Amino acid sequence: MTKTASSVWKECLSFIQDNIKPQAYKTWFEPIKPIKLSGEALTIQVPSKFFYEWLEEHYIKLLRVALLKQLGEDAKLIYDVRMENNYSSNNPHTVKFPSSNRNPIVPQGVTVPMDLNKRELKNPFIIPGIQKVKIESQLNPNYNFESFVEGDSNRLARSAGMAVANKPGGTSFNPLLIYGGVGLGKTHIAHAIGVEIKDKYPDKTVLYISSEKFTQQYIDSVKGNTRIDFIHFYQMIDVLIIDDVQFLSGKTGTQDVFFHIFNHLHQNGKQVILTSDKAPVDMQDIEQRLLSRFKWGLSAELQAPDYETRVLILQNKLYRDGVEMPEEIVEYIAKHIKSNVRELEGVLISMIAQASFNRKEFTLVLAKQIVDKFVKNTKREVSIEYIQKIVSNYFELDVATLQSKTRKRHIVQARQLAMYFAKRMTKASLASIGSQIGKRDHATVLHACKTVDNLTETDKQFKKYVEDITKKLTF
Ligand SMILES: Nc1ncnc2c1ncn2[C@@H]1O[C@H](COP(=O)(O)OP(=O)(O)OP(=O)(O)O)[C@@H](O)[C@H]1O
Repeated sequence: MTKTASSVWKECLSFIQDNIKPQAYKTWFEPIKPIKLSGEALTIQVPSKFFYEWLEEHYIKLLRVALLKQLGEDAKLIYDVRMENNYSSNNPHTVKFPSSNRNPIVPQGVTVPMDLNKRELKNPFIIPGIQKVKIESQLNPNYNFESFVEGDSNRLARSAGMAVANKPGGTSFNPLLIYGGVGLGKTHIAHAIGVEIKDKYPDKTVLYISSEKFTQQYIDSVKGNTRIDFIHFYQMIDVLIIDDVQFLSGKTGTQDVFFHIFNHLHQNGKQVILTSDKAPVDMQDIEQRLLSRFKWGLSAELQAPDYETRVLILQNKLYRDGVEMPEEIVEYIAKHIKSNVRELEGVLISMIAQASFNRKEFTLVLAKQIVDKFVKNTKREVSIEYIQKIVSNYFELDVATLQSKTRKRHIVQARQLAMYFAKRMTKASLASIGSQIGKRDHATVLHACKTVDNLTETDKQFKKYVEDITKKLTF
C-alpha cells in the first residue's frame, strides 16, 4: 500500500497515543493535520506558532521516534504554522525539523517568579522555554466578597459576581461587565470574583489587569516584536479580569487585539470580567464590534449606596480595623458623604489618624471638620433628585408632573432640562438618568441633551433658563 500523509500520520498518532497522557494527546495532537508527504518529508499543519514551539519543547523526541519508525532514517518533519487571526502574513511559514526553541515572552507587569526550583508549585502555569512558571493572579486578597457590604445599590453586581465565581465561564454572564461611578467598588468586586474563583478552583489561571497596563504591555509587545506571544499569553488564561475598560477608548490597536483575545476566550468557555465607569451604551470611541461583545453577557450597574448601606460599610470597616466609634459619629459621616465609598473610607481613616496622633476622642466636632474638608476638596456632585426639585421649582411644577408622560411643550422642556443637568452635573449614565427621570430610556436622555444644547444656541429665553438653573444648582 502506498503511504500517504494521512496514513503515515495515523500510524504516528497511534504510537504517540500509547506514550502520553490522554489529555495531552487530545490537546496537542488531535488538532494537528497531516497535509503532505513528499519522499521522507511529512508536513503537518499546526494551529499556531505557540503550538509548534510547544511540540518542539515537549514532544520532539516522541515525534522523532514515531517518524523514524514510519519513514526511516531520513525522516523529516515540516511544520506548516497556521497563524491565528490577523496576526500573520498570508503565507504560513514553514519550519524545518529540527529547529531551535524560542522563549515566548510573558508581558511586562505580570509577576512571574523565575526562581522556581525552590518553590513548591501546585499548579504551575507552564510556558514553553521557561521551565515552570506560575502566573500570579495580581489579586488583592482583602478585596473579597466577605468584606464587600451588600445593599440595594450593588445587589445585582454582587450576585452576578458570585454566580460567575461559582461557575466561571459556565453562566450566561460572560462577559460580566460591572460599571458605575468613581469609588463605588468596581475594582473591589472584580477582585472578589477572582479571589473566590482561586479559592474554589485553584487550578484555574486567573489574571487581574488594568486596561492601562494591558495597553502598555501591548505597545511594548509591538515594539519588541512579541505581539503573538502577548496574544498567546492572554489566550491561555481561564479567567481574565480587565479593570477600567473605558481606558481603551480611542486606542484602536489595543481594542483590536483585545477583540481577538476576547473571542478566543469566549469561544473556549473562559470567563471574562470587565469594569468600566460607564455603561456600554455611553462608551465613546470604542469600536462597535467590541461594544457588542460587551453586551453579550450581563452589564450590572453599581450605584451610589443609600444611607443604610453607607452606615453598614462604615461599621464593617471599623469592625475590621478593630476600632470603636460612637454611633452618632458614624451616622454623621454616612449622612454627609454620599456618592463615593472611597471618600467614606477616607473620612474614617482621617478620623482614626487624627484621633490617635493627638490622643483625642472621636467627637462630632472632629467628624465635622474632616467631613467639611472632604466635601470642600471634592467637586460637589448634586443628586438627580435635587436637580429635578430645582428644575420643577423654577418652572413652578411639581416633580411628579415633570416625570409624567405628558407631551405639553413647557413640561417636556423642563424634563429635558432636568436630564441635561443630570448628565452635566452627575456621573450617572444616560440609562440611569432616564430611569430616574420618568422611566425614560437612554436615547431620550441623549436626545434631550442635544435639544438643550441646540436651543441654548438659538433661543435667548431658553439660554436664560439654563443660566438661572445653573446658578441655583451651584448656589
Ligand atoms: N459595598 C462595599 N463594601 C465595602 N467596601 C466597599 C464597598 N464598595 C466600595 N468599597 C470600598 O471602597 C473603596 C473604593 O472601591 P473601588 O476601588 O473598588 O472603587 P472603583 O469603583 O473601582 O473606583 P474607580 O472608579 O476609582 O476605579 C475600596 O476600598 C473598596 O473596598
